[in-house]
Amino acid sequence: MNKKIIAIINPVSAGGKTAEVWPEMSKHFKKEINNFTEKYTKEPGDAIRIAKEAVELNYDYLLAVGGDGTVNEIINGMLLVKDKNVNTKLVIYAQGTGSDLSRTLKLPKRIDELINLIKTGKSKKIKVVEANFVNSKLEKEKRYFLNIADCGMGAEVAKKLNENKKITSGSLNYILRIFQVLFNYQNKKVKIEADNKLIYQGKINTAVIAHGNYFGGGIKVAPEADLFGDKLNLILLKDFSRLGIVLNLIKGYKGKHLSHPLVDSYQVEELKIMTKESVELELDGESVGRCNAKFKISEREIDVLI
Ligand SMILES: Nc1ncnc2c1ncn2[C@@H]1O[C@H](COP(=O)(O)OP(=O)(O)OP(=O)(O)O)[C@@H](O)[C@H]1O
Repeated sequence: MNKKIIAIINPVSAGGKTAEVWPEMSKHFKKEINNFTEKYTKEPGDAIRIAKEAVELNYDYLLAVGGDGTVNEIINGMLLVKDKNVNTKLVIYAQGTGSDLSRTLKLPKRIDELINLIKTGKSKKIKVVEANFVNSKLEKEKRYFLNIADCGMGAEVAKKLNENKKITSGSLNYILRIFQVLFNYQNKKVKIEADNKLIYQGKINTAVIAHGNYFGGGIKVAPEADLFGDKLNLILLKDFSRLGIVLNLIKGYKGKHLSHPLVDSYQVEELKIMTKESVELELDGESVGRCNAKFKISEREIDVLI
């Protein structure tokens, strides 16, 4: 194959397992693809810089080797290139703790299948979601995401996961952290406007802003969200008690929670979450700052191999 491909590897993803397994995996790619370059990230934010450079150098494919956070940094780097039509296509090789975006996209887990996908070059464009919020340095920030953002308890869980070493490489990490956060968590008072109308005022456990379907390492929180569509699916987990969250968690993994009276689902074009309380915000599993925040589907797109 004569396409130019660069892999960006996050060695600390999946609790560090990626650093161990990638050297062996990389041999398969190098055997099948002549023009194959690889770059390891050295610190958070590195994938943003490497991805921007890869687009500027006209790589045909950018292979993300890591979890949702790595993919998030990569798309943000790709979109730093102002040209609306980025020619570099994104390939995702899920090696994360949760890897919820790949779960929505049903991407191949086997290397031979992924290499075949690269050879076919079959891709689909996904509009990214633009989030405007206040970051942890209390500065205004704009950042894109592909999969899901949330304000509230879900974001506190993401923060705990980001701050602490992963206990295992899989979804069990999320379950353990959910119980840890739930123990002390107080629901938050918010006001939510969607498409310029006030749609909710009151307490929430979590407000989920979904483009993809899964978060939290396999919770099908937004079964009706469409990653290829033009709408955001807002899922409000309202004033749930702690016990209520625990009892409905299994339903959540199956995507069967929408009929619960404390769950609302809205299809919207843009929305604004306002609060006087300190409410955590996460995008694609990355703890990035606080709500108040605004969200909308952007005109910018990422071409993803699928
Ligand atoms: N070399 C590095 N050293 C330390 N941190 C890094 C490095 N490269 C990237 N990071 C950070 O690692 C974090 C976790 O990455 P990522 O989300 O891809 O893995 P994960 O948490 O295991 O997967 P998931 O988000 O799917 O659960 C990100 O916040 C990213 O900024």
